[in-house]
Amino acid sequence: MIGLSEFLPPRPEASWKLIRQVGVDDVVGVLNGAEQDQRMFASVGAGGWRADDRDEVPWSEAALKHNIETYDDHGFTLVALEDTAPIDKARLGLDGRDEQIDHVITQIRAMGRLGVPTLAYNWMALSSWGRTDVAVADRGGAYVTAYDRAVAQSRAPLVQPGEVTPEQMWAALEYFLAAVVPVAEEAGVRLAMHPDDPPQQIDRNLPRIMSSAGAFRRLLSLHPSPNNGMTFCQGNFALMPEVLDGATSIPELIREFGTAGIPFVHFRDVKGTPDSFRETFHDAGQTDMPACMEAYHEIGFEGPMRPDHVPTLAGEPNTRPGYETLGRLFAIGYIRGLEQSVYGHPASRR
Ligand SMILES: O=C(O)[C@@H](O)[C@@H](O)[C@H](O)[C@H](O)CO
Repeated sequence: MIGLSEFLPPRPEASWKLIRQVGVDDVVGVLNGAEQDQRMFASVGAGGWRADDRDEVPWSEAALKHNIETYDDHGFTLVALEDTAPIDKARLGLDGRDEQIDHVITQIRAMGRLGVPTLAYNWMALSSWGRTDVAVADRGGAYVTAYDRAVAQSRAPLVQPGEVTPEQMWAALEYFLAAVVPVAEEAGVRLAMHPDDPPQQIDRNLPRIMSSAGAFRRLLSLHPSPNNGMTFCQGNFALMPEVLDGATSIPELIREFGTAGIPFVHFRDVKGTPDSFRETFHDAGQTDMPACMEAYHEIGFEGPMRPDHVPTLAGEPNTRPGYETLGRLFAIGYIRGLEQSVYGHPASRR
C-alpha cells in the first residue's frame, strides 16, 4: 500500500482530528521556524501559519524530538520532513554555504537517530513555489491557485540579469550532494529533491534548474545513490517540457525513475502550461491519475504520498492557499479510492 500522508506543521490544530478521521496517520512535517515553515506561504503572498516561539534550533535533534512527540501525542507518525535550515548560500554556491550544509548534516543525522527516513528539499533559491493568483474561482466557486508568467515576471527581480547562471547552481548542487549524500547513506535517510514550482527555466532573472525531466535524470547521475532521489511532484512534472511535448508521460516517468529514484510523491494535478496554469481538484486535471496509481503499483511504490495542494472550499479563509482543510479531505478520499482500486482492498490482500 502507499503511505498516504498529510503535510502538517508541528503545531496542533482542530483539523488534525479530521485528518485522522479520514484515515491518515502519517505526517510530512516542516521544522518550526525553519526555511520552508517561514517561506512557503510568504512566497505566494498569503498569511499562512506562524511558527511557535521556541527556544530551540529548528533543525536540532532536540527540536525534531519535540516535533515527533507533538505529532505522536495526536496519533501521527512523522515519516518525512519537507524543510531544512536556510540553504540559499548552498543553492547559489556562495561563501557561508559550508555552515548551511553543516546544518543540513546535523538535521539528517538527527533524522536517522529518530527514525524519520525521508527529507524533501528544493533548489529554488531566494523563493519557493510561485503563484500569481491564489483565489481563482473553480468548480462550484472553490478557489484554486494559478500562475501567469507575464504577471510573475513583471514583479521585482530576485537577482540582476546574468548575476547567477545555471552552471553555477548545478555546480553548487553537486557540491551539496557530495557533502550530504554520504551522511544520508550512513543515517538511512533518503533525500528527495522537489521540482521547481512552477518548472520555469528562469524566474525573475534567477535560473531554475530543477524544471525538466532531464534535470532530474542529471540529478540522479550527479551522485548515484539510493539516498539521492526526488519528490515526484506530479503537478510540476505535468508542466515539464518532455511531458507537454509528448516525449514522455507521468506514468512513464514513474516507471523510468522507479522506487530507486522516487522515495516520496506529491499526488496532485493542474491544467495548463508552465507559463499559464491553474491547480485543480484531484479528479479534474490534465493527468491520467488512475494510470499514475497503476504505475506506482507496478514499480512497487509504498512510500509516503501526500495530496499536496488542494482547492479552498466554501467557508474557508484561504489564508493557506493549497493547504486549507476541506479540500484535503476530498483529496485523501480520492487517493484512497484509487489506491484500493489498484493496490487492492485490505480485505482482499493476501
Ligand atoms: O509543489 C509545491 O510547490 C509544494 O509541494 C510546495 O507547497 C511545498 O510543499 C512547500 O514549498 C513546502 O516544501
